[in-house]
Amino acid sequence: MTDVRVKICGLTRPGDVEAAAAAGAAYCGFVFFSKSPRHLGVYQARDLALGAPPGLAKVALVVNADDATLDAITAVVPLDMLQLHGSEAPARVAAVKARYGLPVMKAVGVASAEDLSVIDDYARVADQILVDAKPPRDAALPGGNGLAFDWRLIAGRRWPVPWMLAGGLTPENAADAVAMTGARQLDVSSGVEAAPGVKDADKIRAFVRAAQGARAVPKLV
Ligand SMILES: O=C(O)c1ccccc1N[C@@H]1O[C@H](COP(=O)(O)O)[C@@H](O)[C@H]1O
Repeated sequence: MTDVRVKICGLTRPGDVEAAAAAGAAYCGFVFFSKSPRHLGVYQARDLALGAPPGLAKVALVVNADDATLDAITAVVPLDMLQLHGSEAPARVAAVKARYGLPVMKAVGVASAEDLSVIDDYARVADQILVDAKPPRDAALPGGNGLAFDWRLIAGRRWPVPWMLAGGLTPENAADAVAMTGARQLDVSSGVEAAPGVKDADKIRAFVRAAQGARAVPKLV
């Protein structure tokens, strides 16, 4: 067993929160993005968040949200972290962190080695980095598309703040993802669903088990 921490994102029902907690997830994610099949209103999210046991960190995922939107979410939903999953610049990440006093995780989309260069800038202002697959040009969603990137791009890479790996993760590939990248945290959404927006408790359990049973292989240089 390893201490890989798992985030189950895009929960929509009380049973999803229970399943994530029972499986041993460290974080649960609530999506506030109207184009997503996982989108929640603030009162729905509040009810789910109130059902989360201590030890399961509650993360709000937003995409280029303005202050009014974030004010509305943070006023109603008890949260432990904000996940910025749009094209927020480093200055905006810093402003959100200062305004809300919550840890901020910035998502960075990766398709090629050049995409990794911005991570250092974000690592100066964000508490965590989420290294996700870059969405296809015509995608409706900037994440949650079930697509992976080439994990060899980040094999053995380290950054000065904690980071999570995301994008196309499943119970079947979670152990390989940890072994190839050395990630200590994984974030999954569509890979543990029965249908878009409908989480599957068996897949959640299998995912956490696979992630925590994985063995990171140190990169040989
Ligand atoms: O899940 C969504 O609907 C979503 C919407 C908008 C931005 C990000 C979204 N999800 C995040 O995308 C990654 C990868 O998801 P997947 O496992 O490939 O489906 C993950 O960080 C989700 O939090």
